[in-house]
Amino acid sequence: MTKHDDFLARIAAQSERENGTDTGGERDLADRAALRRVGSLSTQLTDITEVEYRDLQLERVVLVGVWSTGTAEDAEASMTELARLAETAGSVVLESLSQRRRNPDAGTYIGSGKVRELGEVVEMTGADTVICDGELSPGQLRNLEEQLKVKVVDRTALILDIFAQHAKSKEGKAQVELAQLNYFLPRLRGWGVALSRQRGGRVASGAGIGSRGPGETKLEIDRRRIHRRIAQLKTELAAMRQVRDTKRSQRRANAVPAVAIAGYTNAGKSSLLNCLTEAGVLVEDSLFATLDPTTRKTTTTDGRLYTLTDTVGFVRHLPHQLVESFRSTLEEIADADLVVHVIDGSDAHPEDQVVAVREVLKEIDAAQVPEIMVVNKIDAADEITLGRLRHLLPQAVFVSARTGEGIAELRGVIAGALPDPALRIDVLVPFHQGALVSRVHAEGTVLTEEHTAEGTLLQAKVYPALAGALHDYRVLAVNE
Ligand SMILES: Nc1nc2c(ncn2[C@@H]2O[C@H](COP(=O)(O)OP(=O)(O)OP(=O)(O)O)[C@@H](O)[C@H]2O)c(=O)[nH]1
Ligand SMILES: [Mg+2]
Repeated sequence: MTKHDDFLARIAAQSERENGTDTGGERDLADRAALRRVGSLSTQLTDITEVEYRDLQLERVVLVGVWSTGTAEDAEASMTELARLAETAGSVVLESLSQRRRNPDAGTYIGSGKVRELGEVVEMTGADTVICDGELSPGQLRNLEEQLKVKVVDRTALILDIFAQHAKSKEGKAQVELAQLNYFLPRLRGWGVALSRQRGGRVASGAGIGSRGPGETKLEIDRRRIHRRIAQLKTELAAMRQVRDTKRSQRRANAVPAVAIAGYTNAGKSSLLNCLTEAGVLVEDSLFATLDPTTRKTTTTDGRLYTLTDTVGFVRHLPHQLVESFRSTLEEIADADLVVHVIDGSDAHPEDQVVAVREVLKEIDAAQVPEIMVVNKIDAADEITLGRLRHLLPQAVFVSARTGEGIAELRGVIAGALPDPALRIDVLVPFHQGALVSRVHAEGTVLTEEHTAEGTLLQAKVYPALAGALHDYRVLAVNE
């Protein structure tokens, strides 16, 4: 069973199980799969029967891009990243082509002459898939496929596929599925064509939207099924979001400052979290290794508690469907007191990554959160790039999560940038309230401690919640 079939089967099974309505489910799927495989009939039948869930079993791929702005080097960097993404998704890149054009062709993305050339490359290399560097319209994808006779996917579908492969938690999986469905919905093959053809006759004869029944095409059934699944996923995500919100507001109530680690994918965000907190989070030389945020408590060198959250990485043109569905996860960043923006110093163009990350931060309303720039991987970076970055980002901290260089300095910079809501208290805690003394030690900073006949005399800095609990035991400080 291909991933495509599997994906459809999952949706069908789910909607039937949960809604108790059979829309032709299994039989439908089998029919569709059968039709898909009758190669000689496919041109005739595709536009009304084939659902365009992309089967992204990408094996042997040819990449193609349109280079419309920027330098040749930028264009090359973009194609290199596309290759990296393709490999992360599990494919072998056979060839990479790009065309210089003012704008992508409205019909075929690259120019029609280039399509022929690309066709030759596909044939020569024996590729089974072409990946385009952009988000293509359903029409562009279909035209290219018809002319090239191989599967054509765009960058957005590729990134969605990587996310689908990497999603682990229930929330992550639901978020990715929602993004995929929103991407696929307008790309149900032949959607426009099939409907207008079918509706044409009926509208002309006085019927219209809402009056279709028995003549309904499979495509519409698929579409309804997807809509239902989207609604269901949204409900599930809303419930999970509540849990996340509650956790976050608990942290807020305890006035523990929150720091979010954000940055380009593979910049070393998880490595930094591990380095700063011994979190043991998965670190991988792979794009989008982290999808689920991990939060760990840690303390500054002067003993103040704060949380550090590792988040999903960003990429140039992060598909908006993903930004939308990952919104609750990304709110961890927008809601933080401080963003640690990690930059991969060993990348050829870290500046471009910074621009891409800032764009996403803006999109998720996190642009106003105070930010510390951290250039990571200085052990592997070349001096020229580092020099450029030092000049460009004079405030940045330069570190290596691998060697530990600069980490102590980073801790200091984080500590300095954290809000300090702690209150100075002077209390005399009776012995029977020993638990409160323990809490001051655990949650606050003890300045002086003295055991007297009446209890423990403490001078300390604590967060407001604990200060409230100690309210009854306040004493006037000698020097006040
Ligand atoms: N040389 C070097 N490699 C590093 C350093 N920090 C991280 N890496 C490597 O960079 C790769 C990515 O690290 P991660 O910590 O997984 O990066 P990430 O930003 O969490 O990546 P995603 O979760 O995929 O977005 C891994 O192979 C790490 O070993 C560093 O300071 N120096
Ligand atoms: Mg990570």
